[in-house]
Amino acid sequence: MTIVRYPIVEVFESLQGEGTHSGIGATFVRLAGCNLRCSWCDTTHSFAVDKATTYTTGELIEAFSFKQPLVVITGGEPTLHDLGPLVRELHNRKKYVCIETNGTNPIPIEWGINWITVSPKPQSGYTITCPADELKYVVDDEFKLEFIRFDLVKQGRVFLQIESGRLESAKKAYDMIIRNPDLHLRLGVQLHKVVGFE
Ligand SMILES: C[S@@+](CC[C@H](N)C(=O)[O-])C[C@H]1O[C@@H](n2cnc3c(N)ncnc32)[C@H](O)[C@@H]1O
Ligand SMILES: Nc1nc2[nH]cc(C(=O)O)c2c(=O)[nH]1
Ligand code: SF4
Ligand SMILES: [Mg+2]
Repeated sequence: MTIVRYPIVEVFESLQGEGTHSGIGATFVRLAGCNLRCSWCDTTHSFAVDKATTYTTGELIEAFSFKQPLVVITGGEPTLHDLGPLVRELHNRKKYVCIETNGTNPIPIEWGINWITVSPKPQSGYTITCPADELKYVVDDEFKLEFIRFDLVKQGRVFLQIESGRLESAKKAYDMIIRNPDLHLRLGVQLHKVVGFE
């Protein structure tokens, strides 16, 4: 059996700044590489796989302490990598494992991820090919309510996330929520950008 090596951009501790678990202490694992190029992506530094240092699961666990209750696997697009071995080891350490994905790849049930955040993208026609616990749409100028897949998640688990630093996006999201009370939409604010942490 081949041992999986993960191209790592960064591993850091912070508070989960987005979605349902906002405010909880987390270790973030940011993997390199992405299959999309969103015009407003705030993480373009994560695209280059060749520049990233690769770690096996064992090396990752040894190099970083994973003290926080949550682990958020993100990127880049983390579903481009076989996450099974990493998630298994994090479960051995009693971690609650979350993933941030653009939804364009399947997520094998065997990986056993505890919480799947899908943020569908205009570049992929808002395709969703994996299960989702919450949906997080970035409200850009093109975003419309018709794009939202309410059928995939429980009521109250759709976030309209403000495109960072854009007041027009905040206003548009606010209006959509207030004008559509039956949809149980939630505003998504990137806590870390407001407060100024990683
Ligand atoms: C950088 S992405 C990495 C994970 C995955 N590739 C994805 O897009 O979901 C993490 C989260 O940041 C969001 N995001 C990226 N750029 C943003 C921006 N300028 N404003 C608000 N959210 C943004 C994405 O939609 C996603 O929910
Ligand atoms: N604090 C903090 N919370 C986050 N939640 C999702 C993030 C991401 O980039 O995927 C992120 C991030 O970059 N920082
Ligand atoms: S899918 Fe995620 S990481 Fe990739 S470009 Fe879009 S926001 Fe950035
Ligand atoms: Mg981020």
